This record gives sequence, structure tokens and C-alpha cells, in this order.
Amino acid sequence: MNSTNDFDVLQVPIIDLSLLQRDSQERPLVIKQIHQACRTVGIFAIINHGISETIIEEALNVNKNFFDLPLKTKEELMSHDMYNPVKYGVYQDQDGDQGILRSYLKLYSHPFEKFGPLWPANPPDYREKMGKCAMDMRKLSIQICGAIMESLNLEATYLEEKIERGVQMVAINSYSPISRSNKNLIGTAQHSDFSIITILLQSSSGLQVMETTEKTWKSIPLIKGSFLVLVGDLLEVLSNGEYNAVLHRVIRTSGDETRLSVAGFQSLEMDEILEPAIKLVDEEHPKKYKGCCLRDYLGYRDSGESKPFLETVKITSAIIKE
Ligand SMILES: O=C(O)CCC(=O)C(=O)O
Ligand SMILES: [Fe+2]
Repeated sequence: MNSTNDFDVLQVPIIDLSLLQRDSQERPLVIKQIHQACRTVGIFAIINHGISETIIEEALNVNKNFFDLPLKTKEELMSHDMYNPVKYGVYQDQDGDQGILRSYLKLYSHPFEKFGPLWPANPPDYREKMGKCAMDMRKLSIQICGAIMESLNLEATYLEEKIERGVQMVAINSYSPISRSNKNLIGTAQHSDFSIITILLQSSSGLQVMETTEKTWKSIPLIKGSFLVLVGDLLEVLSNGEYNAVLHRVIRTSGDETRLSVAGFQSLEMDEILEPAIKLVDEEHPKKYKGCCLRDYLGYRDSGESKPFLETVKITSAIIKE
């Protein structure tokens, strides 16, 4: 079996967000870097992003305190309903010793006034500490979406209002380390995210992405204090395939540390259909995707289908020729 050391490392592009201010002379250069990163690896790290170290640390701590609560307390938040704004769950090892590989908490987070009061009441500071982080992550997502639109030669304000009205969800994952009795490597199976972009905070390394030229898994090293930005399914659709959603997974690591990650998924409203941008469709670049919305995706997942959702919205060449 593979061990966590058997994988090459992928040094992701590092984007300095402080250079993205509207009056910055470096802005065009940063937009170019973002274009390059989205076109190739589909993932980049951001530094100088403006979210304070205290907010990050407090969010990780309060989530650690949540996952440390007795299972009985957390189980009250268990749900199989994809639309439930608060959802706790566990993935158990099916082949091995039935141990818990990963626990997660999925929260709808925008608008916070609507969803915040439904979040866990225990630990008592959960809503406040996690709320601050989620709101900051959302602002960051919107800022980065603007830069991404520009990197596609669209207006920076393209879809801005729809993105601002859009659903933001956060998923917090807690991974148990590999142990003597449970060596199962996979913490989260391979997938791409249903989002325009995902902003990811992690307490330690473990994330891997599929490198598309060599078609091998590469480990993403941890850059302390940074967030990762991942190209999601909706951005692949919007860009008409100019950018591809990044295929990723998480492997469990040895040692005794539990790994925590906080992912913020930026989408449009539940029924807002997203289509490839008209400006990116022409004779040379025919429309490659049908329009889709978050409700389509959730319904598809609910139906138990295992094929990636993105496959279902791709227009095959046979249809294009019709
Ligand atoms: O735990 C991570 O680093 C990533 C989790 C993830 O891919 C997800 O929640 O979609
Ligand atoms: Fe993901």
C-alpha cells in the first residue's frame, strides 16, 4: 500500500493578494498569474489575503473543540437531507476496523443572519468565532471571483451581483491520523467541487491534486497562514472549459495529529442557472456545457448517482454537430 511519503509534491503558484488592489500597478501581472494558475493546475495559494491570524486560529480552535465533543452531542446534528443548512456526519472505514476516517460539519453560511442561529450552540463561542471566519472567507471569494472574471477577459463585475446573492456553504472536515489498526489512506475520495471557487484553510498537509499532464496524484504542501483557491465545476462551465475544475482528494497522514480543514464553497443562488459566458463562446469555441444550478447538483447527489455531476452537463461533440 502507498504511504503518505510516496507522492511527489506540487509547488502551487503563490499569489500575493495585496497586489490586487484596484490602484495597484501590479494588478495586471497578478491577473496574469491567476490566469496561468487556473489554466494549468487549477489551484493556487493566496498570501496577504487580509484575514487576520487571530480569526484563522480561533476558527480552527473552535472547530477542534466542536469535534472533540462527545459523539452523542454531535449526533443531534446528523441529517441525510442535502438541503439541511446544518449537517454533521462521519465516514467509517468499510473494509478495515470500522474506525472513523473523517467527521464533517456542513453549514450554510450566507446570509449569516439567517443561518448563523441554526449553527451548533456548543461550544458556546462556535457561532461567533466560525461566523467571523466564514464571513471573511466569503468576502475574499467575491474579491477573487472578480479577478478571475478579469483573467477570462470578462468584466471584473461579470456576475458580481449574482455571486453576492449566491449561496455560500462551509464544510469543516476532521481527519483522524493513520493508526496501527487503521491504515486506510483515503480521507476524502477524489472529486471536484460544485462551486465557482473553493477557498480552503487547513491545519496540516494532506490535500492532493491530480496533475493533468502526468496524471498522477501530487501532494500540496502547507503554506502556513495561506488559503488555497480551487477551480470548481461552475467555473469550468462559466469559462466554457478554458479552466478545468481541479480533481482533488485528501490522504490521512501518520502521527498523532487530527487534521482539520475549512472549505468555503461559493455558488450562485439555489435556482440561478449558470451558463458558459457568451463572450467565451464562438465558432472556434462552441458551447461545451449546458446551464446548471445548485439545486440540479444537490438533486443529482441525492439520487445516489456516483458519476461526477460535471459529466452530466458536458455537451458531447455529437450533440454540437446536430
Ligand atoms: O480537507 C480538505 O483539505 C479538502 C476537503 C474537500 O475537498 C471538500 O470538502 O470538498
Ligand atoms: Fe473538495
